[in-house]
Amino acid sequence: EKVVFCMEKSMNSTTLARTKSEQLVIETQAAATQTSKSPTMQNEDAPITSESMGTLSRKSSQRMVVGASPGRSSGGNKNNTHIRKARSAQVKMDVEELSNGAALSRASSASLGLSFSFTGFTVPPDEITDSKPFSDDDIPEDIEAGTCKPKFQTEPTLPIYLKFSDVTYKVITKGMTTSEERDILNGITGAVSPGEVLALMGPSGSGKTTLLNLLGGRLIQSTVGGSVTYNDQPYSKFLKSKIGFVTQDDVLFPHLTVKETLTYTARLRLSKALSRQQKEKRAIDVIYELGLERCQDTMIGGSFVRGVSGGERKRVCIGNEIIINPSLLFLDEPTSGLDSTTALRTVQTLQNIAEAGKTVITTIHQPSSRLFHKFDKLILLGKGSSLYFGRASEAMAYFSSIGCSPLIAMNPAEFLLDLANGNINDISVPSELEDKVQVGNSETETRNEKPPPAVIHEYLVEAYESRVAENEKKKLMTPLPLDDEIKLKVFSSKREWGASWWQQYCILFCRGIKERRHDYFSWLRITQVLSTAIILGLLWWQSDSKSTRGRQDQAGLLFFIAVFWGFFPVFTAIFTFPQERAMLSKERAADMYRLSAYFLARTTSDLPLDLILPVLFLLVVYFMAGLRLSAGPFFLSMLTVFLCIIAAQGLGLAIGATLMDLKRATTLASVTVMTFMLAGGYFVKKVPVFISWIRYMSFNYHTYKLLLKVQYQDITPPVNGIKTDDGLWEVGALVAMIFGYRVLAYLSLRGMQLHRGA
Ligand SMILES: Nc1ncnc2c1ncn2[C@@H]1O[C@H](COP(=O)(O)OP(=O)(O)OP(=O)(O)O)[C@@H](O)[C@H]1O
Repeated sequence: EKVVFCMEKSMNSTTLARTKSEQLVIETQAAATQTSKSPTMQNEDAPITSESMGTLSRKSSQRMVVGASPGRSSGGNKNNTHIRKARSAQVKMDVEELSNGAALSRASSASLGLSFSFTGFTVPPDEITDSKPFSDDDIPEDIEAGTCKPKFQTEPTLPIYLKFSDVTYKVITKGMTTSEERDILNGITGAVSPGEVLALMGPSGSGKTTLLNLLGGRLIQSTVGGSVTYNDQPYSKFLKSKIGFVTQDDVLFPHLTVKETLTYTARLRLSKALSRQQKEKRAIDVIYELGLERCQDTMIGGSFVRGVSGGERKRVCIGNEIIINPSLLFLDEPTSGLDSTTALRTVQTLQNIAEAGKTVITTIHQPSSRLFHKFDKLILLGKGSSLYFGRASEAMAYFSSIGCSPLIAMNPAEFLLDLANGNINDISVPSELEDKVQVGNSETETRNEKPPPAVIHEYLVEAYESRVAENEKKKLMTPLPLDDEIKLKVFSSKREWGASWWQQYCILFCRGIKERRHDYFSWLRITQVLSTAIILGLLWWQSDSKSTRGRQDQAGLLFFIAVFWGFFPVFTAIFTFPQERAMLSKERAADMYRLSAYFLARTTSDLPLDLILPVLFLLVVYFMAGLRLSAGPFFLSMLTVFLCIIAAQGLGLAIGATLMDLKRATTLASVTVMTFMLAGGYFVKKVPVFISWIRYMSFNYHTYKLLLKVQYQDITPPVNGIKTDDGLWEVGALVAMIFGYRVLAYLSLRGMQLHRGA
């Protein structure tokens, strides 16, 4: 009844809506002509500034988008809102024609290769305190009309039409003894154009995230069936820099502030053509666009640090992606965990982004009815199969046409999810389904039950296949309103880095230092090292180095130093890569930087702390224990400890990067460190030949030998039975370990599978 009422209401408004639509057609065509003509105008008439081109483009883009989805509130007053909501079939036909024109216009402006300045909204610094901050509980009334804030305005990007047909995805799940193939997606078809927001809906586990990952090029292509094209071209690495992907989990550095997070992203991801100041300005623009100005200097926070709220964190994740002005934006549940008003505000932002000519695809769990009406297109998934694809506004009418309608007033999203789950409480089903139940029930002799969810699912899949799928597949054949040149631009293997290798290294190094700055002044760690040093100093207080027995005692201290500084760095370094795995996967999938720049920055940004602590340690131990009191031996001992630390770190990095699992990594590291310690030359001197090679792999052994040499180089007989020569061999072995372990770690990271399901 509700659907019928809506349709009637819609038909009553048709005349008005059509008039408006016709006006929009004219406006859009004018805008398209104007935009495509602009270069000629620029050459022949008057010089056109980038600002004026930006304005022209924005105007045309806004007009076009209004045309592309009349239900959208892209401006105007509240009185117009109900008119925009009235969606008659006729209006929609006009709109489809319009969207092609809009895309053509956008495409042509992009293809001109014109440079537009970023004209995002920035509040001047002196207005910051007065500006109305975005607050979850302080939402202006005009949100729905979309007039409360300026639109997110960015320069035009390459328009990307995404089409996918009969997409399938299988995984092989391995049990204890057997492995079985499981279909995750079964033949999904759809398309989304620039200027549109496509929502993927379905119950939990229906395959939304998998489909989103697949469309975003984040699953290994060989495991994917069917076809996915971007401007009629297959996926290419070039697209990585044109795609923004907001993952379901918020992957952010907890100790960076909101502003730092977005600024580093801008500096890494934005084009080399922009200056550092322009990139930083873009970060500020995004902060204002997303209403994050109030918390821009607050730390993101995590499990152990209190930071911004969940909604703000989600918006930072979105900001991290929209900052690059992507042509294609994917979002995995951007509204989960948000209250309905904040969710509405977030979706409004997505609309604004789409209105700027981007293609937006988002999964959504249970949208409110206001939110549902803001999507242009909808795919409803059930157990990996398509139950609906088409205009979101037509979904209710479609299900009613196949005999499924709500019996009471219901949020459309709730109705659709109930159907996809096979739950038909308060939903009427067609008589053929009821017949199936009666046949089934007569066999089991139970009556008056509803059809089981599997039967409903089967019915919905069949209905979709017979009524919608073929039609949609035919529509995919329609040629795109794009030049061949633009189409082919997408298919390029050339990557576009936002910064040079050296810039990437510097940015990542600074980011690493900032993220771990709290570690540098961790009093706990400093206390741990200093208290160990003091205990050692007291135990070996002014030890005797003149007698053989005294030297043997000192050798025990030197061996402990070699073990202590071999043990500590291994166990701190194994955390490095497994802890950052999610971030690394996310950032590498977006081609934010070269792995080598990250690797070097990550491994060197920890060095300052790792080298300050041993200095403190040695200063205490060396003088308390009364080791050789002159500058040479002191600094050589320090250098030896440094070499040991960096070699041990290398081992920790290699183990962590190879296993990428903290439990397994700590187990392997403890066995290795223990073996190296036992083979270190202190506990056992006469080792069987077949195992004696193991000591040469032990950094403890080489460090111990070097420390002995520094203290007793001219003393015979050798202390503790360890002969020392000029020490070059030991230094060479430690240097080889420093590089060897790191190369191993780097290669392991290179081979790391980045994505889930990959
Ligand atoms: N690599 C994989 N190995 C095994 N199972 C997988 C894999 N990828 C996806 N699945 C399974 O496929 C199904 C769909 O998963 P997906 O994450 O896409 O669902 P979803 O609709 O996004 O769910 P939610 O709304 O809960 O996030 C799930 O049952 C999931 O366990």
